[in-house]
Amino acid sequence: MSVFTPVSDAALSDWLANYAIGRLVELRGISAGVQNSNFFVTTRLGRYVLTLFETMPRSELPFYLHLMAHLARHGLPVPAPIADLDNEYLGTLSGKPAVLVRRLSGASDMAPDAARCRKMGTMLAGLHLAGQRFGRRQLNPRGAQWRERTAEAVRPYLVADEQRLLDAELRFQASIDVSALPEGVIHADAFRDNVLWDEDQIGGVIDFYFAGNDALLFDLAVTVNDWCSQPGGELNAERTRALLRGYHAERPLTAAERTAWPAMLRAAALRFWLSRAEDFHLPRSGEMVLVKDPNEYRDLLHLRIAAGDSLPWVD
Ligand SMILES: Nc1ncnc2c1ncn2[C@@H]1O[C@H](COP(=O)(O)OP(=O)(O)O)[C@@H](O)[C@H]1O
Ligand SMILES: N[C@@H](CCOP(=O)(O)O)C(=O)O
Repeated sequence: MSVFTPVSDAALSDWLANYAIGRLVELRGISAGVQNSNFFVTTRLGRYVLTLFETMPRSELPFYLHLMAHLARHGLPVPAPIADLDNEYLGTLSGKPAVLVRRLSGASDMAPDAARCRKMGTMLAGLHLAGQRFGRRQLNPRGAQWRERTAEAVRPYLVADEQRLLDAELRFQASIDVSALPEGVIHADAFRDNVLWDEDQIGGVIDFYFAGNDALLFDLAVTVNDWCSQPGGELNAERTRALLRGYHAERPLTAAERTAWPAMLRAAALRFWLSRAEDFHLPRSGEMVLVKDPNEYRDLLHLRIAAGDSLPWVD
């Protein structure tokens, strides 16, 4: 359940008086997602999603909202934020920073075929290309520094084998030179449940609240680990190649990216092992957290290490 902070019809109606989208018709809590309180809002003029930010610092929010506005302006199906009559995206509702965004159509597909993986590759490249001209910069909030900090926090809760795996992987990742990799704004959490399909088109890419500047290849690795892993965790070669080809056709991958691919798949697996382990062992108090299985990503990391260089690539 993702409604941590309730919003009444009366409070929302008052709030909407400062918007141009018409009176409130319906307000409904959304029972998915784990970070923020989300509601479907219907007004006389359209359908929207209201998000109340539960934990993110207000000062970081303009980066995400302006990024979504920027990407939407470039024709990508991302939730464009709605400005109020004072021309502000970010307001305050029930004491929390709040934003209204456009509601996008479609539903997630948790078993995408190769054709859909290819479309996702095309979409990710589009996000990266449009992101190159985004005027703001904010480091990936779950990048290298966060990795070190979080590893230190969760290490005491891991068993000896896991600690060895973690220590060795941190050393390995610290030895990788990422300076030759193309950089830009990445979504950083483009999992299957954050992409909505409308017939066979992508109707929406949502949940930009982990976005930041980092290696573009890292985003591709996050996406491939989620979209293209088989039930045992190994990569499905057909779907991986399809996703990479869709991407490569729009933003050609470089030789440096080819070299770094196995290490990036490992970095992406480590990132989600760590965040899930943190949610599991150190849940934030008072928050209703849907904890995802950390072992899934620990095991994925083992598999990517064991695969060495023999991982599917675009060729
Ligand atoms: N702009 C949107 N258009 C359509 N559905 C949305 C939109 N934003 C969120 N949703 C729905 O709300 C759910 C939770 O949103 P999400 O951003 O994943 O929450 P959280 O930030 O808490 O993880 C999504 O799974 C999706 O069904
Ligand atoms: N994709 C992450 C969890 C992030 O949660 P979201 O609901 O904000 O997408 C994972 O699988 O660990």
